[in-house]
Amino acid sequence: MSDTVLVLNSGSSSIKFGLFDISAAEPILLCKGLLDEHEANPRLVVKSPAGEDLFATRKEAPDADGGHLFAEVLAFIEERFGTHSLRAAGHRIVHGGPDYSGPVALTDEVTAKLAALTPLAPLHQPRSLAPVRALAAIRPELTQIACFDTAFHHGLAPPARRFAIPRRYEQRGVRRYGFHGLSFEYVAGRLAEIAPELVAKRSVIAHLGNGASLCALRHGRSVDTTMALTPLDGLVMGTRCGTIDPGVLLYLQQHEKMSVEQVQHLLYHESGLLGVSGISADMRTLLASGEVGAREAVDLFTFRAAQQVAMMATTLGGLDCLVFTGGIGEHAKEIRSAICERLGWLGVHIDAAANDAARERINSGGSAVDVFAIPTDEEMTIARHCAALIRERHVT
Ligand SMILES: Nc1ncnc2c1ncn2[C@@H]1O[C@H](COP(=O)(O)OP(=O)(O)O)[C@@H](O)[C@H]1O
Ligand SMILES: CC(=O)OP(=O)(O)O
Ligand SMILES: [Mg+2]
Repeated sequence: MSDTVLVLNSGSSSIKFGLFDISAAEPILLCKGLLDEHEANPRLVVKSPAGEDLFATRKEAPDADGGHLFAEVLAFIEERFGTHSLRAAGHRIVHGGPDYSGPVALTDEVTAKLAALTPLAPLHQPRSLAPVRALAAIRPELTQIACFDTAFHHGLAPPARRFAIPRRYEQRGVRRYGFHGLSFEYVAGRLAEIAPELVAKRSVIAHLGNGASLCALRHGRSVDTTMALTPLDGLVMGTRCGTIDPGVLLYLQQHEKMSVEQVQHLLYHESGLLGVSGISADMRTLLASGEVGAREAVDLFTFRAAQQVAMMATTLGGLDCLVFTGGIGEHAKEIRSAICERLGWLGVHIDAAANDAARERINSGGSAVDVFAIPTDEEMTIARHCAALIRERHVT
């Protein structure tokens, strides 16, 4: 009987999942899907690795305790892959705080510790932990494993990880943690396969999705990143502001008389592409729109992204390689070319035909910097970590 793990990736807009066979050295995807408990009509879609529809269901109303779609996923897995044995569920948990530098089995104590980090990732942490609780309720015997967005950046050192505030706050954990680590880890691994000669060089990976951040890497390790204590810092995002003068927050509270909750909502849910365009948080909608607001929002997005690539290049002492990934980075050729155009002075030049065709390598022959578009796979990173933990420590 083969062993499997069920991987759940709770992002800011939906829950993706994948079932992996972990019997071999490298996990093999058996099926994948989307689980949306948060809409008025919760839905579940399961596809084959090639993308063919296997199963879909839609409910009339959200479930009060939010668990029924998970029960349907487990029932589907049992019916379709009954010959496999489900060893664990692996979860993407956005914030691991100062304590977790790698995956960990989820006990009640660990889950409570992670829930206490909610103020540092209010958009994500509750959504990451909801599936843990839902699965624990319907399958208390199932081992659950947390894999953290922050873990890949655990080795960040000062000055990159330090804020210029009194040192006592740093001792209490107020510092740069960084996120999207499961994506950066996957893409760094792919890059090492595609261009092993670049591993020792100065690389920046741009994860541009609904949330967006940059990671500066050397020898496959994160040495700087644009997100910080929370996933609010850095790039302009779908609904998040990215880097902002902290005085704006004081002004909103003191002069606009906004509460802490109102400021939090403004910065996480109403800002970014949505706030600037007044139209949408979705890059596809903005690129298709002829409105001035849409054009200005896209322009701010690419301007800030290019500025911060240069910032990461400063940490690295130069730039040899730039990789685009995430929903926008993989699919929006206009965004890749606009960012690269602003980085021409750093020696970044792309080949228009390669960029239009979204080939893996998109730099022109004369470019000083190697440029790639590489699809990410956070679920695969989680499956690998779960398989390793199960093998090494016999956690199930
Ligand atoms: N073909 C496309 N062209 C432009 N943008 C795209 C395309 N496909 C997806 N996107 C954008 O990718 C973003 C979502 O990225 P994704 O990485 O899937 O998000 P999440 O952070 O929820 O995982 C959205 O802004 C969406 O508009
Ligand atoms: C950390 C983060 O921003 O994640 P996502 O892109 O899934 O919202
Ligand atoms: Mg994502």
